[in-house]
Amino acid sequence: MLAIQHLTKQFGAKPALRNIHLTFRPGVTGLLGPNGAGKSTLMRILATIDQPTDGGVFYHGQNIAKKPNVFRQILGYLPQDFGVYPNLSATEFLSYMAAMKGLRPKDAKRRIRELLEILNLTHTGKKALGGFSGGMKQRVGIAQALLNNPKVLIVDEPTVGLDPQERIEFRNLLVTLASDRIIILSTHIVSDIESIAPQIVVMKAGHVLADTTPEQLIQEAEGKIWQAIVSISQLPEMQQQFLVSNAIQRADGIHLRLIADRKPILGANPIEPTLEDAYLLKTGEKRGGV
Ligand SMILES: Nc1ncnc2c1ncn2[C@@H]1O[C@H](COP(=O)(O)OP(=O)(O)OP(=O)(O)O)[C@@H](O)[C@H]1O
Repeated sequence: MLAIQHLTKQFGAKPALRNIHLTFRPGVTGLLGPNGAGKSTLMRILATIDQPTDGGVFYHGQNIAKKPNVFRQILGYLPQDFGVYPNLSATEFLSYMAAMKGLRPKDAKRRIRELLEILNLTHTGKKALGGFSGGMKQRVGIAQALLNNPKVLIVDEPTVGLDPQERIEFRNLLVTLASDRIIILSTHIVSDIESIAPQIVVMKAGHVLADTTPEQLIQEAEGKIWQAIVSISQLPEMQQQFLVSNAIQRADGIHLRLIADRKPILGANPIEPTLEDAYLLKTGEKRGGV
């Protein structure tokens, strides 16, 4: 079990994380929040790259900052800005990373072969990484994070730059990896985690706004999501007054999904909330537009 207690991080006078408490168990946890919420800061502390100002992270009761090298043995980390050496092949790059992580050459060779297979990279093992697509590079990134078969896997905004098909493949991959390890995935895209994360943590401005299940988050939004059809001239006013979860141009006008405690306008009908609606309600973030 991995537990975060009283975690605070200040950059100068500016708080990036404010007294965070969280517990993670095996399976995927989705860390959702708008830009600047503190997700990457939290992940960097979990990955022992950064130190908290106050509080700490405890793995089976041990403060990971006290013996970071011990925790790193069971940790895999894919940072947001993961870069590869363009002239190396996947096998060369992974061998290099394995050496950095202290794997014995014989074990590294076996593990790299396994990972190239699992990540569907065997046929590209000898090609230079510079020619890889975003999705293939991301799979190499995951492979390096899995070299030591980690018990805790931290992936920071892993789907940035992936096309829709690659996103789906990446999600499926995480599901297969999650059976016996803690996976913490940060994103600001709800669909990245909707179908794979039984635990969802919503953050904003350094605070945890929710630590819950997708079902519970959706339930909290019931009765607050409305559908309405408006003209294009009414749209700016709607966006100013209400949170607009979605706006689609159709022949009969703009079809809006609105978030409001009460019926927002005449003719609006209540509809079932989605996780995206529930997330927007929690964070108060405005989205929409045609
Ligand atoms: N090294 C740093 N020095 C100063 N301020 C920082 C530093 N790193 C992060 N911050 C600030 O801390 C806050 C949280 O940033 P963080 O990158 O953790 O958010 P995030 O949720 O990951 O957002 P994004 O999705 O944009 O990466 C922001 O206000 C950011 O400007």
